[in-house]
Amino acid sequence: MADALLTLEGVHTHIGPYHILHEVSFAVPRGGVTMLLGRNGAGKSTTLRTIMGLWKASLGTITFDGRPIQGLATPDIARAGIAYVPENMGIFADLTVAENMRLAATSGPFDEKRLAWIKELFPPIGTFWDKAAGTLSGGQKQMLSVARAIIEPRRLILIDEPSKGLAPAIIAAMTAALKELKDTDTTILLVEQNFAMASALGDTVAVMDDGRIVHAGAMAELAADASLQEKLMGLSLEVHQ
Ligand SMILES: Nc1ncnc2c1ncn2[C@@H]1O[C@H](COP(=O)(O)OP(=O)(O)OP(=O)(O)O)[C@@H](O)[C@H]1O
Repeated sequence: MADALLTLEGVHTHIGPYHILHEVSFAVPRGGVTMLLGRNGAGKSTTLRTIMGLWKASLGTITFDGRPIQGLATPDIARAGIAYVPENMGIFADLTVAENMRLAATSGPFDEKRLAWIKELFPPIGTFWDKAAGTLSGGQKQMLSVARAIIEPRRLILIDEPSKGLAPAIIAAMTAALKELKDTDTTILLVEQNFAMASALGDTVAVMDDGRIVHAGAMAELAADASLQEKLMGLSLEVHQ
């Protein structure tokens, strides 16, 4: 696809003896938000981990900005411009918010203007700057994990279920922040079960089931088609609101 920033073609992933991803192919268009949907255990997290090189693709090609990355080590994939917010958020509970942010800024001191923008995007980052990250609420930790991923400009951000376990008001705040991030030219690949968030943010969507891509297209089309949702995911996405 000409305007794709990331493309997976025929990707297979094995975890030990288990064959988890089967011929996964989809494209993430430049500058938009691509949703990766599917039931629990469908293979969404494994797909993100395979893109980051945390699991090695046993077959297939992953192309980022025209360059194959499937054989690279994770730090090299990160350096190429991909950030990853894992489901467990990957923050250091014993360190302060400031220290967590400092560790994420790998190329040197903070860009103060960018940090000010992030504090506007996620106010708890500024409010709890000197507090241990472990004392934050679930929503604040999730904000910190996304803030760490964007402290330096990245071309692509992979985010695994940022709404998981959060109250509706916090989900709305997270959705608004990701929308603003999207407006800054950052391409996002987002694993999400919350339909309000998926339909508010998604431009394109890929749906997985049993380690395979079972649907790819426009998010608005899937959002408007309850019977397609039912067919693809076994239940209407609306129940996840
Ligand atoms: N470390 C592992 N060892 C063995 N099997 C694994 C491992 N990690 C994931 N799997 C299996 O791979 C399949 C896909 O899991 P994955 O976590 O990618 O799904 P998911 O779509 O992200 O679901 P969820 O939303 O529940 O995290 C599942 O059957 C899971 O049991």
